[in-house]
Amino acid sequence: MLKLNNICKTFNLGDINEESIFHGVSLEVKDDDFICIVGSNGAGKSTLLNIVSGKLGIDRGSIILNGEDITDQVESQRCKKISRIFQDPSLGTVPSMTVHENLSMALNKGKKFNFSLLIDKKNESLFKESLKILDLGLEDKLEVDVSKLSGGQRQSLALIMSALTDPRLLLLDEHTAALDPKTSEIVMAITDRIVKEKKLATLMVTHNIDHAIRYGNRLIMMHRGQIILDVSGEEKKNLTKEKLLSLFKDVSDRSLFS
Ligand SMILES: Nc1ncnc2c1ncn2[C@@H]1O[C@H](COP(=O)(O)OP(=O)(O)OP(=O)(O)O)[C@@H](O)[C@H]1O
Repeated sequence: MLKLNNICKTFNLGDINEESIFHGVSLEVKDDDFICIVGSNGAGKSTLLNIVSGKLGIDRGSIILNGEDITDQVESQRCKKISRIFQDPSLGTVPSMTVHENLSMALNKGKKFNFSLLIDKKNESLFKESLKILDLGLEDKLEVDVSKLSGGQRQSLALIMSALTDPRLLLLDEHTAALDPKTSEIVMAITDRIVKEKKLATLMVTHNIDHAIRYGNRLIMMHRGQIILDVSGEEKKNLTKEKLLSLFKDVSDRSLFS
């Protein structure tokens, strides 16, 4: 479904701050892949998501989504096909707008802005049905401003919003990192349910090793702009925290000398 072919990316080319991050990274994501992405700070995890979402362009290589070459498409052209949720709950929703308005905005993503679309009540039952699966009572808060919701409720709303237009790919960038442990568990369980129900191919960056082990069918580890580990199937199911940490030590030690 998604193919990254030989991606090269250098920041601040020709500048004193020049930093070459990717030198020919390739990755193939299948339709039913839920991939957890782990790795050290500065490994390039968010940059990878920025490249897939179109927030950042690349210097060389190509990006193919369901057979379509999207390499030269900007973020706004990709946003109907690719949804993204960030660490900061306020980035995925508009706090000054109501739950209903946020959902209307998400449903009309990619369409020309028209205020009447935001207040159109015809999708109310669709919104209520979608919110019900969260089991957070948000279906009774359609007219409440999002700024009045908790961080967990906002991230859950962002998840519903991101799946509303049936994207082909979901990008989760440490989307539970700003939540307390209990809420983070709830949001992860909701994430897993939505990913499975909507059959979304998903790339999830996380520093939470427990989540990386428990969720998804595949795990990749990044280090210094390289994918140094890619496990799936039984191998992923059998991963333990200790095994993953020791694999990380092995492969990062090896990459220091390669
Ligand atoms: N827009 C940018 N301009 C310049 N350098 C950047 C930019 N974005 C990322 N970088 C650099 O690229 C490298 C990788 O950053 P990135 O944010 O992708 O790492 P990460 O793996 O997500 O790290 P963390 O786990 O700490 O969030 C870092 O050295 C960072 O400073």
